[in-house]
Amino acid sequence: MLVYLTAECCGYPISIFFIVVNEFCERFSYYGMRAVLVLYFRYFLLWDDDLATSIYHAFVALCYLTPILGAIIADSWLGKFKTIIYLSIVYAIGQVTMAISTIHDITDANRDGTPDNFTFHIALSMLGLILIALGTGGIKPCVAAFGGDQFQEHQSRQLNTFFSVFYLCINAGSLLSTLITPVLRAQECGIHTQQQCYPLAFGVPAVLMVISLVVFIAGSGMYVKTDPEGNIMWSVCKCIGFAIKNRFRHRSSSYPKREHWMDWANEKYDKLLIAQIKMVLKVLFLYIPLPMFWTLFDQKVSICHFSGLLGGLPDQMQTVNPILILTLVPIMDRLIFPLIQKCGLNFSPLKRMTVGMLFAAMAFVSAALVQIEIDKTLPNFPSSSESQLKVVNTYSTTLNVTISPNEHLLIESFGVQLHTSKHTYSTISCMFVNGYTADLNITNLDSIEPSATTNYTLVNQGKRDFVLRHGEQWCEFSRKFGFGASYTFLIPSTVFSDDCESITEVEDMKPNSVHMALQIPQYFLITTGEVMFSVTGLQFSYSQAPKNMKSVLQAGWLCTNAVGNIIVLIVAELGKLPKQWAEYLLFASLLVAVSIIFSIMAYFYTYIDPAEIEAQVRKEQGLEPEEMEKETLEMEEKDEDQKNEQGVKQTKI
Ligand SMILES: NCC(=O)N[C@@H](CCC(N)=O)C(=O)O
Repeated sequence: MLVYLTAECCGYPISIFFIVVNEFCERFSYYGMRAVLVLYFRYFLLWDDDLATSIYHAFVALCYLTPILGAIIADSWLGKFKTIIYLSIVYAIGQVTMAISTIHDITDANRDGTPDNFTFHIALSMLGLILIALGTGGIKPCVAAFGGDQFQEHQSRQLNTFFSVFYLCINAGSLLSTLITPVLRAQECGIHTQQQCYPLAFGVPAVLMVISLVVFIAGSGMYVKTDPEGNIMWSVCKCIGFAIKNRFRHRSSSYPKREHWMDWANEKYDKLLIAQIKMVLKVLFLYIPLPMFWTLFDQKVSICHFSGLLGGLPDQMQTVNPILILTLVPIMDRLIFPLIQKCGLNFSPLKRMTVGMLFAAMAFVSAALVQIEIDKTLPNFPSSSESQLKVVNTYSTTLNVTISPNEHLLIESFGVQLHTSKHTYSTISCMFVNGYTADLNITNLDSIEPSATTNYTLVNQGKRDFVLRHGEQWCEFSRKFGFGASYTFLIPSTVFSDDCESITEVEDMKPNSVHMALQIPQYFLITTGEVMFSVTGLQFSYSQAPKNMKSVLQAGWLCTNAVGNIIVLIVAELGKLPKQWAEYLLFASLLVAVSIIFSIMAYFYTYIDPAEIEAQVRKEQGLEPEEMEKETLEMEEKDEDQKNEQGVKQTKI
């Protein structure tokens, strides 16, 4: 028996340290750039909201599709080590390109603070984003699988812990960068004019990507590197194609059935390759329902939209997820899972993933319940067959208004009757009605003519000061605004003689009265779901893959995320249900249905040890133990030469 003893610390290969630090820096780079990307689209490139979010989601989907490319390169051509290095270089170039594209001074010839040639900035940033997607997606399946490759057979417990630590590093990187890069963007910088500092916000992630690459290369001498066994993906495609063709050729019932449709490739292809393809296809089949989890997960940002009531910004809410991950992963690993095991329950990986999906569904039910509470505080909006009318009385006495022969409204002096204005619930809006006899100027608003109104204007939550001016006359007043509320201010003709005292405030829409604590359960539920689903999925994809297709299966796993994102895009295009809570319940029900289907599929899945199956097939192929030993010895010599070159401590037992 041959065992390699690589340099270890507390039972873990030391090389793992370089891999997790590399992952931390890379995720810092990725999430840091993502945290300011939509802001860059909206406020630098001046794109509208729809275009900015569509391009953003398309970019995220691309980042989770490119893993297929990375896996093919790694498993069929360069091997994981070289693929990570080359694609990290592409990634770093992409980040630098992106950072350069945000320097407004490059095209700001007239020095007015805005770029003069948007085409240049758009083209450069799109090039940067494509390179980033290629890099981040390309290395993603390789890094996780490469980390797994560092462990020996006797380190299976440590291998499982590695995937949890790996996930912790992802989220530590994401947490720090999501906190830091928006702050960097808020700084002012520039050569000719001082503007929001996008170059710094994108530049720091670029530097982190370079550090990530340097750290990975620094560990070079310590890694266990497996070379690809030829163009495996091409062989897999040819083998599957042949099996399908051969099955079709022998479709008549006179031909005896075969146990598996891939067995129709037996005539031409190696039994080992067929066995390996069967293992991969079995897992990929199991992944079919999984994108639904990511569809809900990636929509959690939309749940956050009413997070305004937390008094925080949606951007900052993005940090709740990594914070909870950093707390929940150790709790699950050290407490919950061992406890379940102690109770004699077999909480197998696929069961964990099913429970994870149910947690995510519960998060959406919780979001629906909170939404119902919020809806109760909203005014009744007119249906499609109704309309609403708002009448403002700026006259000095009560007026009687007849709308139709039988309907009368009594409107007090400076009172408002009936109102409709639908607006985003996490914002505050206000409108002014000028009852003064001349034009008025109000802080931050255009001037208003007599008897005219301003449009509803969004203002920030909290106490706000307003100054009203007409020529030399002015008065100042403050109001406290609650989130989700809407106000109309009626300005009487006496406004300057009584120091703004007579301004009447009408609350068109009540402030949000739903307590912020009601949101905590949904964050907790969705992140618990993520820990059970995603960390387990990562481990499962590694453990069930044959040695030469580890990256491919990791890519398959990541693709479930890409498809989930594409579904989000489609759902956004198809439109929404009239009631937000109904939409949340619909998604929750869909995920419950999908988890039931998945649990049935999982029930029929038999966990395998790919190495054992491969050894068995080799044996059946007639590779006698001596021959296998010879083959192993040859491999051993080859590996030993390679490791001696790398200076890795290696012992044969
Ligand atoms: N909390 C988000 C997170 O950890 N995301 C992972 C993606 C996991 C996956 N399978 O898609 C990340 O690597 O960014």
